[in-house]
Amino acid sequence: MVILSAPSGAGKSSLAKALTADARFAVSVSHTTRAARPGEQDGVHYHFVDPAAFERLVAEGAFLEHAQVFGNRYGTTRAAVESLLREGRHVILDIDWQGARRIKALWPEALAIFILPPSLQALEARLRGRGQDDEAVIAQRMAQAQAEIAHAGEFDHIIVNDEFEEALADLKTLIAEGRRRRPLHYDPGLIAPTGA
Ligand SMILES: Nc1ncnc2c1ncn2[C@@H]1O[C@H](COP(=O)(O)OP(=O)(O)OP(=O)(O)O)[C@@H](O)[C@H]1O
Ligand SMILES: Nc1nc2c(ncn2[C@@H]2O[C@H](COP(=O)(O)O)[C@@H](O)[C@H]2O)c(=O)[nH]1
Repeated sequence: MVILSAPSGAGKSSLAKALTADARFAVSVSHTTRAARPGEQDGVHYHFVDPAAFERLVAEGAFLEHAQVFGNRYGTTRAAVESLLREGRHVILDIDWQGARRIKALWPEALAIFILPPSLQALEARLRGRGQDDEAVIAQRMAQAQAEIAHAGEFDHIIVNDEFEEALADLKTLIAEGRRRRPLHYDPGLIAPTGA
């Protein structure tokens, strides 16, 4: 279990995707109430649901963790993680610091890594360069960035994603070292039921 968190635009999704070039790794597909961006596919990038459906899943205890981020709700279902574990894959969670804190409480063995941008200017340039969010969304995410970065110290490791290939190499090294210390194999039965 590898948790990747970062302020929006720092590059965690790009790093997570690059890791999945190794078929042993897979990114858990979260549920969200956010609208799909152009090119995003339901069931691939997220399970896109309306607020009522999300609330039903909360009530059913379907989520290992869920949080409100940038005015939308996001959550990791037990089913999403279990299906990957059953396939024998190493699970990557691309989640915010609130979710990371919850998953670490459930699985202290999970490797939690915080991705930092080289600067706030670079972060803003990346959000704009991605070309998928309007000005209001970019302003909201930049306004939250420093508050999110304040949680970086809660993570096992911090990687600065300046040169992408270097950051990816650092990430692979940390995962390999983590695996030597603690194999990334978990019994799905260990997943504790939780509604929060
Ligand atoms: N090292 C890098 N140098 C320059 N651009 C980068 C680097 N890493 C990622 N990017 C670019 O920055 C943009 C944001 O990356 P990405 O979508 O992976 O961020 P994110 O942290 O997952 O954001 P979000 O939390 O909003 O999903 C993308 O256009 C990506 O191609
Ligand atoms: N706590 C959780 N946070 C999640 C989950 N899925 C994504 N996220 C985080 O939300 C923000 C915004 O994502 P975006 O796709 O709208 O840019 C980002 O920090 C993600 O890591 C989740 O299941 N739980």
